[in-house]
This record gives sequence, C-alpha cells and structure tokens, in this order.
Amino acid sequence: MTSLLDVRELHVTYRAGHGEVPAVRGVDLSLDPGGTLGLAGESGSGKSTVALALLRLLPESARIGGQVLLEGENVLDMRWGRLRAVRWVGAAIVFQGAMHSLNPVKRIGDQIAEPMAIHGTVPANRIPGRVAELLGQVGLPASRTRDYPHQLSGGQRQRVMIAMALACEPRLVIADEATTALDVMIQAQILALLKRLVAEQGIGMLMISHDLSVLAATCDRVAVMYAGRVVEQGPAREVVHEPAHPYASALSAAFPRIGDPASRLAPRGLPGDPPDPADPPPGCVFRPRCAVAETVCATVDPPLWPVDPDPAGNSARHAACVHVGPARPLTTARDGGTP
Ligand SMILES: Nc1ncnc2c1ncn2[C@@H]1O[C@H](COP(=O)(O)OP(=O)(O)OP(=O)(O)O)[C@@H](O)[C@H]1O
Repeated sequence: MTSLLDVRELHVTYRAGHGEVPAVRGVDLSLDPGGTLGLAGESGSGKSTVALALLRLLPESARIGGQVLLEGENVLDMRWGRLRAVRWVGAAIVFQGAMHSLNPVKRIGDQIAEPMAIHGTVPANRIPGRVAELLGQVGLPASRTRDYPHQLSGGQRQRVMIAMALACEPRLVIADEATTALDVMIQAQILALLKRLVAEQGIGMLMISHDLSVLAATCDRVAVMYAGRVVEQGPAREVVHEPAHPYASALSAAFPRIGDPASRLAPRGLPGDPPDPADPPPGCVFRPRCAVAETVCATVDPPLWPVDPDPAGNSARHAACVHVGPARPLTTARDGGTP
C-alpha cells in the first residue's frame, strides 16, 4: 500500500538576521491512508515548520531539503500549478486561531465555498447545498451560513475552519494546534469531532500539539520532536503512557490528562530551556535537561533505535536515546555507528 504521506530526511533551515536557524534536522514520518499521526513537542521544536513544509507554505527565508511524498508524489518537486491543485484537495491545513485565519468581512458560507469554487470540486449550483452539509457535519446549523466570523464563538469559528478544510474532500488534513486556544470542554468537543470525521471519511490526519494528552486522545501513532528532530515515535498509547525517551517522558508528565479534573490547571512545564537551534550542544541535544544523562551522552548523538524489538529486530516504536539502543554504542551514530 502506498503511504498517504512519507516524509524522508526533511531538513528546513531559516535564514535569519543573525545567521541560520536549522529548525528541522532530518525528520522521517509516515502516515497510512485513514491513519492519524500526532506530532508533539515544546514550542520551538519545529512542529509548525514541518506542517508548513508539507505544503510548501514556508516563508522565502526557508531552505528545504529531503522529500515530502504525498501519495507517492514529491511535494518539494511540484511545479506551482500542481502545488496549487494539491492544496485543499490533496491536503488541507487547519491552523490555530481561526479569528485570524478567517476573513472578518466575508460571510462564513462564502468562505467555506471558496476552495470548492476555486478548485472546481463541486459544480457551482451544488455549492450552497454542500456548504450546508459541511456546516451540519461540524455541528453548526445551516442558518449560520450568512453570519460573519465575529458573530461566532471561538469554538464555532474553529468548526468553520474544519468545514473549510474538509470542503474539497482532501485525503490528508493537517491540524496545527487546532484546539489550543479553546477552553477544555470545547477542545474536547472539537477533538471528538475531528476524530469522528476522519474515521467516517477515511481521511488521514496529522495532528500537531505541544500537549501529548491531546494526541493520546485523538491519534493512533505519535512522534515527539525535540530541537528539530524526532526523538520517539510509535503507537500513541505507548509513547504517551510508557515513553522510552526521557524527553517524551518529561513532556508526558508536564501535561495533565484530558478529562482529568486537574486538566483545568496550567501545565507545569518542563524544567530548563530547549537549546538554541543555531548552536545545539554536542552529543545528545537533550542531555543538558536530561535527568538520566551519562557521560556517553555528551559524545553520542543517538539515532532512532527500536524499542523492545522482536527477535527479528522489528519494532513499532523507536526512540533516540542511548538507554534504549543496543548495549552501548561507542561511536557517534551519525558519524558512522550503526543502530
Ligand atoms: N520565519 C522564521 N525565521 C527564522 N526562524 C524561525 C522562523 N519560524 C520559526 N523559526 C524558528 O524555527 C524553530 C522552530 O519553530 P516552529 O515554529 O516550527 O516550532 P513549533 O514547535 O511549531 O513551535 P510553536 O508551537 O511555538 O509554533 C524555532 O527556533 C523558531 O524560532
């Protein structure tokens, strides 16, 4: 089966006034049709840069390398015409903060209709009916079609963004912190809605959040990013509830579970700060904040090793930590050591 999305060795570097910022450093991700993959990590770990790179929405200051295969076709090699055709239809993005993404002077029905009109996915005379249907799918009455964004609550506006993203029936939806700005109850409703819609319509979803509990509630698989790299990935339940990488473990402990009364409390946050992406420490980049770091971690930058591999060496889960890999790698893996 061809993957819906196959990201291989993705690198993104921003040119900034003070030099270069390597925001994404060799990320591999894979998503099957209809699957749900969560991408977690603290602010600045590179999640949004990955999301934007998938549809080449990065600013001009960004240099991208690697491959982004969407249904086998490399997005990074597409001509502009092909890329425009793929956006909304092949893959659509729902961003955080619908108030800023929606046009304040345009009725929401017209905004939901726009991608369908531009891409010609629905005949013009059927668009109003499809808008009403999409509003129904996201739990809004068709009567709201003539409303302007300011007449809707934050949660309702986010539902409109989801309706827009679904309008052209994309095979992939990328939800970047799509529920972060909402209160806990509305957040849970929108997550349940997204989960139901992707399951019913067989859409693949890449969901980005700094909050692992959000991803645990929504996704089959989770990848955790730290300083531009994936440090652990595997089945959501295992990565979130029995993390193998010390960073995934710290991130998991930092957020109360969804549905837990304590979830109304502010997250505790992780001690210490992420490294300066322009000047990461040698060895494992998480070492300065790691509670279980050893001397070897100052020199070894571990690749993703299988966690609990079967006798054939296969594993559904991988983590980039010397405590996970075979006995003790003696060379810097990226300098030639083998996992
Ligand atoms: N346009 C830009 N120019 C220069 N550096 C940038 C730019 N956008 C992001 N960065 C830097 O790239 C790194 C990754 O940022 P990114 O926004 O992808 O992380 P994130 O995990 O999505 O964080 P957040 O949740 O805060 O958006 C950070 O160090 C950030 O400062």
